[in-house]
Amino acid sequence: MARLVIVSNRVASPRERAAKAGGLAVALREALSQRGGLWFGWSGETQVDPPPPKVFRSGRVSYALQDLDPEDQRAHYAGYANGTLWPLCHYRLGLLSFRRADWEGYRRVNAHFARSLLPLLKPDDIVWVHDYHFIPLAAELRKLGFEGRIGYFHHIPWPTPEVFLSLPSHAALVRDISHYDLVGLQTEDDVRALLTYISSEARGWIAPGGGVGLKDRRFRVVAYPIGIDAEAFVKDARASVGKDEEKRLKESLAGRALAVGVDRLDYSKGLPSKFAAFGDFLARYPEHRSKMTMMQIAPLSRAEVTEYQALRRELEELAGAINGEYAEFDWVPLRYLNRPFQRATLAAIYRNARLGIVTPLRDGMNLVAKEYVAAQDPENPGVLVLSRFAGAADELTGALLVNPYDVEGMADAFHRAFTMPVEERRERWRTNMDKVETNTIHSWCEGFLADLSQAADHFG
Ligand SMILES: O=P(O)(O)OC[C@H]1O[C@H](O[C@H]2O[C@H](CO)[C@@H](O)[C@H](O)[C@H]2O)[C@H](O)[C@@H](O)[C@@H]1O
Ligand SMILES: O=c1ccn([C@@H]2O[C@H](COP(=O)(O)OP(=O)(O)O)[C@@H](O)[C@H]2O)c(=O)[nH]1
Repeated sequence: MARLVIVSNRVASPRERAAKAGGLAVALREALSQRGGLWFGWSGETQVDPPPPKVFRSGRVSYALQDLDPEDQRAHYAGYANGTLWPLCHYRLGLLSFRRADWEGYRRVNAHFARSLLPLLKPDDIVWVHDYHFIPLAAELRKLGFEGRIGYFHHIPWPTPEVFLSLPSHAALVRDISHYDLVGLQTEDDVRALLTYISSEARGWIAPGGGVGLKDRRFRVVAYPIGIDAEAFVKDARASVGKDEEKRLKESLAGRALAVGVDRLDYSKGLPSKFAAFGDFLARYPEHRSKMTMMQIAPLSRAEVTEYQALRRELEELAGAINGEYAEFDWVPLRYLNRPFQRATLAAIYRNARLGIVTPLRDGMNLVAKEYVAAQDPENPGVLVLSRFAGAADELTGALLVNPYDVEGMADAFHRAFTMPVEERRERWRTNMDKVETNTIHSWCEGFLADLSQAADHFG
């Protein structure tokens, strides 16, 4: 079997102890630990004139971690990746900033990564590049002469052509995409959006099964909805029963029901509307006051980007206002935590939560939604309230689907979830769990890699 080489900005290296608050790193760790291979990415460090990557091995996986020049790293990560592409792909044109210097820094980092990766590659390696930080990587590797198979998975939404055309560098980016053999997206809507752009704007042609011809390049664009390691999550959740952490949680709730949200502190996650909906729920359904507690875990993210700093201040104010208005001397309605937790702790919290609230304004997939489902007690499962704009909504049709722009509608859904009879909860949970158990991180990985292995044969 050909060796698998994974490239991603974030690498969950065994040297890092902290909980990883990001679906991509969590998912890739699961994928690579099964099959082994090389994981190449940013070390998290910056220095002027960075040396070649540090390479080390742990179990079946080798790691190669590249330091970056500080100004390049800023332009790449905070600048073009998270200041331009992230808002664009999440349909937030009002937050998009485009600077040529960032675009150039983004390309420099991609060229640098390609130069550092090339000496580590063997001709028959399968290279799998992840996410919007590295769209030009295949083009850079091809320039250096690498002819092997290269796949790309885009973890965030792909916007419709109307939105994508706002990006000044749209044409160059899609030319870059064409240097991959296989392009994976999260949902069929994402695939439709990219293919429509290619046929209508880039004058490419589309064949059945997602085959694409663009100038002299041939590749495929296919949806591979990412999943979780369902079995491991079920095990963690079961194992948490009766343990110290669970006891502490239950004691602190003093018999009250729990609603939980777990999201990076990111404007795509719809946290202000979620808080507003919770406030509206307490205002219009006073019978629930003092009987339930909401816990929002929101680890800090991308704090160097201005919009994230502003969001943090806004949420502190909103949380303070809700607690100021509704708290009793023995009850605080909203517990708001800005630090990350390990998976085992999250599993215990999910299992004890009568309600899981996942209401992003846009999300590529949202693994938290799937983890919440996997952690439930089948006899007495909680209810998932899920944004229709999360990729996960395509599969998790047993959730109460909501429009995150409709604050009152979300509050009504919280009420419905809290008062839902156990039979309906079980039925909805079963529908969701079937999907979570069938489409796992392992089947996602196998599906993508099987198609990538055959990619060269696709056009005969
Ligand atoms: O690396 P950060 O800047 O700290 O951000 C964390 C990750 O956020 C995004 O995750 C996405 O991937 C998930 C798994 O496919 C998906 O469920 C979620 O909807 C996406 O938002 C980002 O795409 C990653 O690159 C980041 O590492
Ligand atoms: O304190 C935390 C918060 C989140 N996560 C994990 O981070 C991932 C978040 O992925 P998701 O797809 O929901 O969103 P993303 O952050 O990637 O946009 C999930 O696996 C969570 O379990 C974690 O390990 N600790």
